[in-house]
Amino acid sequence: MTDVVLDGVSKWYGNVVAVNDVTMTLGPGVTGLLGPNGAGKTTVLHMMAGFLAPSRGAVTVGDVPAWRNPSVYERLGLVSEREAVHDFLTAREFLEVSARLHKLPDPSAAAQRALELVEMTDAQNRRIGTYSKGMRQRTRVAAALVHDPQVLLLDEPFNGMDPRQRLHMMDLLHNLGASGRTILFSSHILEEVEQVSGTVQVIVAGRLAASGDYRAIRRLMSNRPHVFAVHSTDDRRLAVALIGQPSVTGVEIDKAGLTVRAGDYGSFTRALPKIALAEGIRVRRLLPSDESLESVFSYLVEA
Ligand SMILES: Nc1ncnc2c1ncn2[C@@H]1O[C@H](COP(=O)(O)OP(=O)(O)OP(=O)(O)O)[C@@H](O)[C@H]1O
Repeated sequence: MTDVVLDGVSKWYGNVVAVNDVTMTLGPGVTGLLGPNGAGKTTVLHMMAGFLAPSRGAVTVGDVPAWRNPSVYERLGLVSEREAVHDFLTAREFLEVSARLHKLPDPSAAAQRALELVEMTDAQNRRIGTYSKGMRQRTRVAAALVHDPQVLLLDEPFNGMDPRQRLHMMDLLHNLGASGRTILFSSHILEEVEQVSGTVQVIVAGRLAASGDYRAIRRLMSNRPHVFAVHSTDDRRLAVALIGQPSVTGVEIDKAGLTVRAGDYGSFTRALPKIALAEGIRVRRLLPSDESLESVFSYLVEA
């Protein structure tokens, strides 16, 4: 079992603070590192992989510092976000080269084992240039697994994949986590994290905004205040009826129509149809107007 631990870690590039006093522990299983673009996810992964030194604090992998520590490279694999793979090689050749770079005693056996793990044995003798995006990505995952590391870090592994390829990759991560490895993948898409991992670390503007069980964080997100645009057959009368509702914290009418602020999503969306029915008003449209990921993240940071 290999834990990855960040203890009071900050990283700055000149004046830019990319990671700000982050403490987290990753254990076996799959964890999602969720955050909007520029939040500091790549910087966190690169510090864990020993590619970057923290400016402050400590990053350890299995109790030893990650930075400049060759023993960490033996225990850890990184699938970076953008990385060229040589199109003229076959997956088999690429894997054997990767195994030799790790100075493994039997590169051929290691390549075979890694290709089996990602289910790429059938296509292993075709050139990588002929592969789909999903197959290329699986080949890169295999290369990161060739030395059988306990820890696997993946930076935005689902980017550019179609739904079927995504499902395949999700399955793969799930199986790797179930085998006792410590898996961390970054994403800026909530649903991706929801489907793959029960544990999530949310990072916003370099800070850890939330951490722990996905469902608890999801609840926190859906319990936050919501703003809705409502169009009905009688907005003015609906506004009067809504203001008396405990789930409603504010109503506003202007030229654009009726805007309602609600304390939480569930109780408002349940109450609205009943009120409209009782008043004889038809609701034509109900649109959440603050659903951007950024607004969800900034709510978490303020919470
Ligand atoms: N080498 C660098 N020099 C200066 N600033 C940097 C450098 N690398 C990253 N940054 C800055 O640090 C912050 C965090 O970047 P990082 O790439 O870690 O975020 P991210 O969450 O991975 O974003 P993305 O998903 O867009 O890659 C950003 O403001 C970025 O501009």
